[in-house]
Amino acid sequence: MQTYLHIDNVIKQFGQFTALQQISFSIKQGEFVCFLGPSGCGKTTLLRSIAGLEPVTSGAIFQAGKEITHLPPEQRDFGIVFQSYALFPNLTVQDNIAIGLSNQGVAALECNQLVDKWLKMIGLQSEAYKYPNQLSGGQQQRVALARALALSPGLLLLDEPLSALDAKVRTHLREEICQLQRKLGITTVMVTHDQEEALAMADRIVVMNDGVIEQIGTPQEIYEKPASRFVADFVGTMNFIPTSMIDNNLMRIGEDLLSVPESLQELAISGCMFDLAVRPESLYFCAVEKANDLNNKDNSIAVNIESIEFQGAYCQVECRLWDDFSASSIYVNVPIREARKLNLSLQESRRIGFDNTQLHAYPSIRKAVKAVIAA
Ligand SMILES: Nc1ncnc2c1ncn2[C@@H]1O[C@H](COP(=O)(O)OP(=O)(O)OP(=O)(O)O)[C@@H](O)[C@H]1O
Repeated sequence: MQTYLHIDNVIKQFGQFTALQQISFSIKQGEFVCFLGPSGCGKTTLLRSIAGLEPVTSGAIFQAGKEITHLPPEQRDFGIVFQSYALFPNLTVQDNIAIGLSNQGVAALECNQLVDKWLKMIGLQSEAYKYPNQLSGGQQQRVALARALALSPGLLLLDEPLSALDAKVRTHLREEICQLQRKLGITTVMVTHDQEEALAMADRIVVMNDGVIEQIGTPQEIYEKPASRFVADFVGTMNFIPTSMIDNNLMRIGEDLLSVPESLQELAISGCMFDLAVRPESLYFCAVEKANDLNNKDNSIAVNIESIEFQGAYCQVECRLWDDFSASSIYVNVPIREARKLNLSLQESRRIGFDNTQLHAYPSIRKAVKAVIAA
């Protein structure tokens, strides 16, 4: 598919502070892309730069093959929705949707037809004569969405549109936005700090940290192949287990020796210390009779169970390395049916094994922390 939006080496400085450092990427026609990152990482600044609401310090932005870097917002082709809805409080729902159209000189009859079409699209026909303060948060955000889309822009910009809504409305509206986006085929960029939202909604996610892009990929790529420790930690839950290489074939976790899985062979330098990163759903409890197997045929590690949290479809079991109580917790997600069979109990010693295909390794940060403390 064709590139619709291209960001080329964009830098944004506020005085001495660099909010965006040489940002480059492209978005394809019809794609739904999320900018995801912690507070202050620069995602809103990037969205505002695309809208022309924030002039960039250097670099260029192209939309539909045309350079728009220095165009004022009113000459750019986008619709925008903010977290705060930003509806006109003194206008009814239908007038809020109509105002952009009449300002653009759309004739009254066509304007009414378009307003009707959008009211239907967002399911608020019976609310047409209400004022914003007579609507729920979710309804107001749907009006804001209709207003942004009524002018048929080429690009839809969504700045944390779901953040102000409660959990249930949020999940519902996120499905509605996705359906609408697919139906219209409109290229969409959404800013969010909510990783679950980004994973559920986006075709591709741009993960940002401190003004730089850490990774761009599909939700599955970001989740399964995090390009950096930051991404691994920020998206989903990840266990980081201190590990050291003994030789080409053996690695040590706590007091347990394990064979080195194929995916970590390139790290097999003796003495090398790293953190083995593994998601809670890629760990499992070994059968109880193997708990004292000194040969460790299961390639597993001994842990102590610290807490068991019921989560509905699964149990989240918090463990600690059996012989290293200073190590951080290791979380294991156990599907509920399996949990019933395992009969786990608190303070019990068990062994946990890994799904070897879902392992990652990142440089250990423990050493650095120790060095800082020592200094
Ligand atoms: N007008 C401004 N003047 C000075 N610094 C600014 C300005 N706008 C943003 N910044 C700084 O730029 C950095 C990025 O801000 P930005 O709002 O883009 O972050 P964000 O990732 O969207 O965070 P949040 O989720 O909290 O909105 C922050 O450190 C912020 O303090």
